[in-house]
Amino acid sequence: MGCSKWRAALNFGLLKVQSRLSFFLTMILVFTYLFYSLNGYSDSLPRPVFDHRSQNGLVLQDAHSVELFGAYSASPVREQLPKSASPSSNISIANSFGSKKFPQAIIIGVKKGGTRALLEFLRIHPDVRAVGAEPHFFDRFYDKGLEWYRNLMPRTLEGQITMEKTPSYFITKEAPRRVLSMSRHTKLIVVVRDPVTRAVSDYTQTLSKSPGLPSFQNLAFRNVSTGLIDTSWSAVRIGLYAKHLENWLRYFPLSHFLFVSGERLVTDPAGEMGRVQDFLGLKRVVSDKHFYFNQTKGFPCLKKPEGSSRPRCLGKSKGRPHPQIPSEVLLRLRDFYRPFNLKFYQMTGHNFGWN
Ligand SMILES: Nc1ncnc2c1ncn2[C@@H]1O[C@H](COP(=O)(O)OS(=O)(=O)O)[C@@H](OP(=O)(O)O)[C@H]1O
Repeated sequence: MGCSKWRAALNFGLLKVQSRLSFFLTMILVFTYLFYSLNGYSDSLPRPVFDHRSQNGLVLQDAHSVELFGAYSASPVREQLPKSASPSSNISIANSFGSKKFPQAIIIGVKKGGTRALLEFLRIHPDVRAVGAEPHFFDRFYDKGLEWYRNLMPRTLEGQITMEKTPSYFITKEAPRRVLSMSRHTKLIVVVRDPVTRAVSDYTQTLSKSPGLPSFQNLAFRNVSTGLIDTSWSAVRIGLYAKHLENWLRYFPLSHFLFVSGERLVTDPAGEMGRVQDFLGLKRVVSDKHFYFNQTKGFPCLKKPEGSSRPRCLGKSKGRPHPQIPSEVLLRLRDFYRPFNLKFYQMTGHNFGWN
């Protein structure tokens, strides 16, 4: 009897201890949950998300790749970072490689001379880093200031050359003075091409954008019957190379210039690239082995352009067929340019053989 009383008392005590224990355990759980929730550590609670990639991690495709790949999209194409790369670490790594410098060499002209081909050929060189798009700093955006310009430049390591190309600099009156005030050591490259074919190329480009454009001869002549040339038409005016060069020579000595033949850049790209690399003080890395002649395009193309392992030609806007221009119009224009060409040959000490 006494024994069963003891057993009942013991059972009752155990029950009490059990219920207290479970009460305490529940309380610990509740407090732990509340503690983490209030401190914002709970993964189960929704949190605001700020995606750094939308600010810093997206890579914009620049205009040069559009020209190079021949595809055009009105809005910039965005490429996502690889999933494995943490956006913030990518930024700091990218920032720690090299520094942004003003270009030591600029391709200043001429429009439709072959400036894009030259820049893309140069970009294969490991010691050349260049802006893809045309910055137009010394003609259109000068009021944005030199720091804005420098910021457009890619980062370079010790020994690498920074470059850009904007063909309209050659015909911009203020450009030489402005370039000089950035650095009097700037090397200047001018790709020149027969001014008559250059004018037709220029016209072809405008025609592709405005199909209703008057005929070439209507624009080229002030008076068709007298054959008076309209020098106010930019397609004609750009070809007066001697006149534009005179303006540049007021600020820079001739030794700062390299004149690249637009014709030879097509027929002998490696030869012309040899001259360019020497002028820039670069090792002759870009050579015959980098080019092949694409029969369909009718132009030399790159076996391995910068950032790609596949052969590439320039885009459709480079090397497009020209409209047929009456031969007497071309002859008249050739006569018009002759004295300017001869003057240009004298000034540069180089006969480009356009006559
Ligand atoms: N390798 C290669 N591939 C394609 N095109 C080549 C090449 N080398 C030189 N060219 C000639 O470059 C001409 C265009 O010149 P630019 O690049 O200076 O034009 S632009 O001023 O930047 O619009 C372009 O003029 P068009 O033929 O009238 O289209 C070409 O003749």
